[in-house]
Amino acid sequence: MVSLQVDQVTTILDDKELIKEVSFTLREGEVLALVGHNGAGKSTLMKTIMRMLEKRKGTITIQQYDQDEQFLSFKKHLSYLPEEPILLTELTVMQHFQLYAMSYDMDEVLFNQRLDRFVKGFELTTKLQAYPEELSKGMRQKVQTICALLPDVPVLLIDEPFMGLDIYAVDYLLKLVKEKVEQGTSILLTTHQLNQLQTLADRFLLLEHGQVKDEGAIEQFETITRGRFHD
Ligand SMILES: Nc1ncnc2c1ncn2[C@@H]1O[C@H](COP(=O)(O)OP(=O)(O)OP(=O)(O)O)[C@@H](O)[C@H]1O
Repeated sequence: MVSLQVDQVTTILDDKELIKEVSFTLREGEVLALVGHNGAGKSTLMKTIMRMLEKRKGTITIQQYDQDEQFLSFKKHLSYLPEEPILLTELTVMQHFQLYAMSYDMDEVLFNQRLDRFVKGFELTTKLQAYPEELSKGMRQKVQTICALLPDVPVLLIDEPFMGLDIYAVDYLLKLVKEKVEQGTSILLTTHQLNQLQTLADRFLLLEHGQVKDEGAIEQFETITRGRFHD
């Protein structure tokens, strides 16, 4: 089953076409790596799927929900881990988690169980009553990561998730992401770390100047990159 369908999407900002007629599909339980040089448009594409940036053309659907026609339902089926944590200065760590649980109508028992597990796993047990500014950069990233992973949604967008995390947190995040995939979640992922691509992704989509330059099985991408490094 197709979870996410992006069809002929164009995003224009300040008269610049940052995304140009991009199309791809993401199937249930599939991990698609969005790859490309700095500035290729990876984050912009994710923000367009979130509708944090308005697309100029094209359609985006999650399952049967169209981004233009049924945005609230569309959004409830989508979760996002941004490149930089976006936390609210006046809410404690625990309040961020509660806000996410409410936004996604999470069952209370499930929320408490999952939160307990994630908070221990990411070593944040003593930080639940802290405000974001009392946290280190890595801790803020962990809070944002937990927020994104709390709800069960069919589509998860993950932008550079490993930057700034210690090796224990990276291992733990990999484990959680693999669990999500086994449960059928589809993931669109960007990372510049080739080893993480190899362990996680099934396919790749190569963006260049906002356009799809190439796509295929992840093994093919490894061959392409090896070829480039040897040039
Ligand atoms: N708010 C904005 N206003 C104008 N241009 C922007 C804005 N955000 C991004 N851009 C431009 O869009 C292009 C794509 O940026 P984007 O952040 O999507 O790249 P990326 O592939 O995610 O790069 P990186 O690998 O460095 O994270 C760049 O040329 C960038 O300068």
